[in-house]
Amino acid sequence: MAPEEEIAEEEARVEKAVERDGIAISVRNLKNSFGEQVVHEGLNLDVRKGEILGVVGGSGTGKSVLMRSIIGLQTPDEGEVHVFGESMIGRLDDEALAIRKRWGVLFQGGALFSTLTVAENVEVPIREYYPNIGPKLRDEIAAYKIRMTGLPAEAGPKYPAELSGGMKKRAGLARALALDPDLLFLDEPTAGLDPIGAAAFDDQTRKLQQTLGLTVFLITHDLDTLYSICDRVAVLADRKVTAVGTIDELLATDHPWIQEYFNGPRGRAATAAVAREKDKRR
Ligand SMILES: Nc1ncnc2c1ncn2[C@@H]1O[C@H](COP(=O)(O)OP(=O)(O)OP(=O)(O)O)[C@@H](O)[C@H]1O
Repeated sequence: MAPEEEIAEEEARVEKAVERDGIAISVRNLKNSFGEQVVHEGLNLDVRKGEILGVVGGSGTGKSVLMRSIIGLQTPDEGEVHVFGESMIGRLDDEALAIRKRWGVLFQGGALFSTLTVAENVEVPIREYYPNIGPKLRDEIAAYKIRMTGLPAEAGPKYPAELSGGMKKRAGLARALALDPDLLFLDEPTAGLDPIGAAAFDDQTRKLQQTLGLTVFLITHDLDTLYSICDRVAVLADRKVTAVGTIDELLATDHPWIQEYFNGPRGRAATAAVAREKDKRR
């Protein structure tokens, strides 16, 4: 079989698997290294359509590098990444464009352009991907996205320096939602927020995920976020995804890091808090 035919056959096979299994992101045999440092090796992960997948792991285990590999900001040494059945590796920019429009990203710290207002920040992807949309409609879309994230309309003309940490995150979220994505990447969205602000942000994420039918890839160190809104959790350790499942499923494994993380004092406090919330709702 000619190499192009083999590639076409592999693509068709993955597409069928995506349809059959409802997989939004499939990562196979991923390897990433920086010089001598091997960050990932033989890493596999499936993210199901419509789930919030929490991604956890010790500092430096490569959570952000994994996200960057999926969204094409990091070219892996080896491996395959498919998003909605489309291979993302080695794709030319304009080939990957159609898929790129289907996701939004909230980078660590919000990554807003400091010289642009909140509304202008939200308009950046619209200008980039839909240059034919005129200024009036662009403004309307930006205003709608800003409100969707729970920010007041008055936040639109403000500059990032004039916003609180929580407002900056919401502004970044509004920008991530600008193109009506199917897939949302959130890199430590609640880092640096006070517990009330973090819980409010989690609620907003869940609400948006449910109303918009989003698939969410969520990197976090926040146990409360994992317990309260994640459907499943993937654990990065030893250069791989060592375990993936619900928190109960993870607790049934005997991996020392997982046990220490979820069964340590903070993990137990988060479990107790979730149980209290459930009781309140009954
Ligand atoms: N561009 C780069 N050049 C060299 N090394 C890098 C680069 N990007 C990441 N690394 C290294 O890869 C490793 C994984 O980084 P990454 O940011 O993915 O970790 P992380 O799990 O997200 O950590 P944290 O929880 O602290 O944010 C780190 O040791 C980091 O120094």
